[in-house]
Amino acid sequence: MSDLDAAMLDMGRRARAAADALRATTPDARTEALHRLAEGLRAAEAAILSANARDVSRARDGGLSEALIDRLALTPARVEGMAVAVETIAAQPDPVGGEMARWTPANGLDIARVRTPIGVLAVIYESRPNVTADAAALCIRSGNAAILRCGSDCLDSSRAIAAVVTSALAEAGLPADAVQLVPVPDREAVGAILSGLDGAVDLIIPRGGKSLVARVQSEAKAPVLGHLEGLCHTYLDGAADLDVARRVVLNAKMRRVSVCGATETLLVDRAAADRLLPAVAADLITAGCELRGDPEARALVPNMSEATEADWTTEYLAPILSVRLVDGVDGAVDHIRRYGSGHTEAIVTTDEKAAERFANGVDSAIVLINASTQFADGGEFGFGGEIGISTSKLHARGPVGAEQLTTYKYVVRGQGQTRP
Ligand SMILES: NC(=O)C1=CN([C@@H]2O[C@H](COP(=O)(O)OP(=O)(O)OC[C@H]3O[C@@H](n4cnc5c(N)ncnc54)[C@H](OP(=O)(O)O)[C@@H]3O)[C@@H](O)[C@H]2O)C=CC1
Ligand SMILES: N[C@@H](CCC(=O)OP(=O)(O)O)C(=O)O
Repeated sequence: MSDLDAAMLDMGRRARAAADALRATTPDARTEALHRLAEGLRAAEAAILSANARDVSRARDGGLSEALIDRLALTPARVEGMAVAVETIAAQPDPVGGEMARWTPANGLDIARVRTPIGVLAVIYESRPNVTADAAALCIRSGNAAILRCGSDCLDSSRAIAAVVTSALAEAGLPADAVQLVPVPDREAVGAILSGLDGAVDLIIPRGGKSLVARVQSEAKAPVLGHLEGLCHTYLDGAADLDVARRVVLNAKMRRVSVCGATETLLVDRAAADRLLPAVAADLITAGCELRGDPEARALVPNMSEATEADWTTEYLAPILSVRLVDGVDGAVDHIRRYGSGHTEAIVTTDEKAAERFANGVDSAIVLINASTQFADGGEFGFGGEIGISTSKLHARGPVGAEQLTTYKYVVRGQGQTRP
């Protein structure tokens, strides 16, 4: 066994012990840890920014694209944003022990379904340092122990943030091993996590693109809650309001092109394409977006290049948008079923029936009506932060906050009943 495998197994054992210890902690202690974490992030701003500067400089030297540098880079405002997210999570109701339902069947037993932590969560995520703080905070709020494996480009920043997490846990009297960061960039550690660390990992949460997906699918030995690529669509229905369509599409594509909730394909109802597409396309082109369309779309917008089959399956994470004309809601739903990744889709329409048909027909984690796909975000949903956007069908879908990181058990109270 390699030294790294042995270290990972030890991390798993310590995480399991911490998860057991966390079950005995109070909501107040967890809230206290979150407040200490928020204060600690502010106090450690200089150390976090200087670690981040090292990460950014290494990433630039290694040729990382500017969109990915934007994800990686921290500023004083972004550190403050992390602290505020942790405070928002601290202010949320603690989900652990919450009663989801309670009833008494004919046998007279008092049955309660009660929220419990899942146990040990292993989160593998991209080089975005705020995820280290968000994931740590959500795991603390939900009483789970966490093993965090950040993207290799943000290791220095994440180490600085994880040091603050460890201190906050200790100051609040919680086990310091409740949140552990894998301290090395080797991908061998990802393999170890996927092996389940000798049964220590209850749930693997992979957050990333195709290469990670492929590895998780072939190697994972513990349950997986996938937070995978966002091939998101916006559909302009024949009954769309033009002003709303222009605002929503521009934001869905261009607000931040590198996030998983960015729209990658625009679908337009053939019946109204000549009314809608030229102005929507002009806004995008002015904002610096490259358009790739099918022949009918290109006939309406001269400076649009030709889309190939590969464009319908590509998550650009860049200022590029594929455009296709479809036959109404049914055509849009067919396209999304065939090419979507189950993340987020939007319809723009003034026709409530069309909106309802779209919402029922599309089976993605999030369906928006007359709003931008970029709202796919735990903070925007009021969760304070997010582990990510679950693209799995079980056990949680869409933005995953503290409540979604719990499972449940039944607590059954009797008065000496025996079963006949
Ligand atoms: N649904 C959601 O919530 C989210 C989805 N995403 C998706 O993530 C993708 C973009 O992120 P990107 O930075 O490219 O993510 P990557 O998939 O490249 O990286 C994510 C993490 O997976 C690791 N990883 C990737 N491939 C492998 C492999 N073969 N073996 C072991 N570890 C691996 C990376 O490690 P290393 O650093 O060593 O490469 C990193 O820790 C997009 O598809 C986006 O939609 C992003 C954020 C949230
Ligand atoms: N949902 C959040 C983050 C999305 C996300 O994680 O994107 P990214 O890590 O940049 O691919 C947001 O929209 O800011």
